Amino acid sequence: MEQTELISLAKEAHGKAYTPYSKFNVGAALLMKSGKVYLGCNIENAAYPVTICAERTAIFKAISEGEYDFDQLAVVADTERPVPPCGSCRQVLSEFFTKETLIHTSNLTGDIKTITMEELLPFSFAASDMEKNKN
Ligand SMILES: O=c1ccn([C@H]2C[C@H](O)[C@@H](CO)O2)c(=O)[nH]1
Ligand SMILES: [Zn+2]
Repeated sequence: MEQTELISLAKEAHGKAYTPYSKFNVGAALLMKSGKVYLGCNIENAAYPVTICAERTAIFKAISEGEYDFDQLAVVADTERPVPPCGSCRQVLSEFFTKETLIHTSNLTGDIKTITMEELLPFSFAASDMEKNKN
């Protein structure tokens, strides 16, 4: 699948966002190695902090179906520059993606910035950092 096709799927998810508070829609499309695509949108809540981002909605959908073979992720929002995923999402994505996994960040005007997981979250905390504390 082309990255442009994955980005258009992320735009579809962008249209499904539940954002009565911020009115800021985000869409994500997560391509699996199998070719299957999981879509995600941000889902807000009257208790603001329990809001979930589009990126985490998509990856949690895949994981809850038992699927871990991630290929690429596209994220879209109506931003000036391609939308940068938030810190919480970066940490969650880094738990499951390899350092080489590609993330296509984009906006509605067609600007695209493709980066690797390692570029999105360098020097990230990982399970291996806890090894020294094991008994
Ligand atoms: O990468 C991002 C950044 C923000 N949001 C959502 C969370 C909230 O609903 C709104 C404003 O922060 O955008 C995402 O879904 N993904
Ligand atoms: Zn986020």
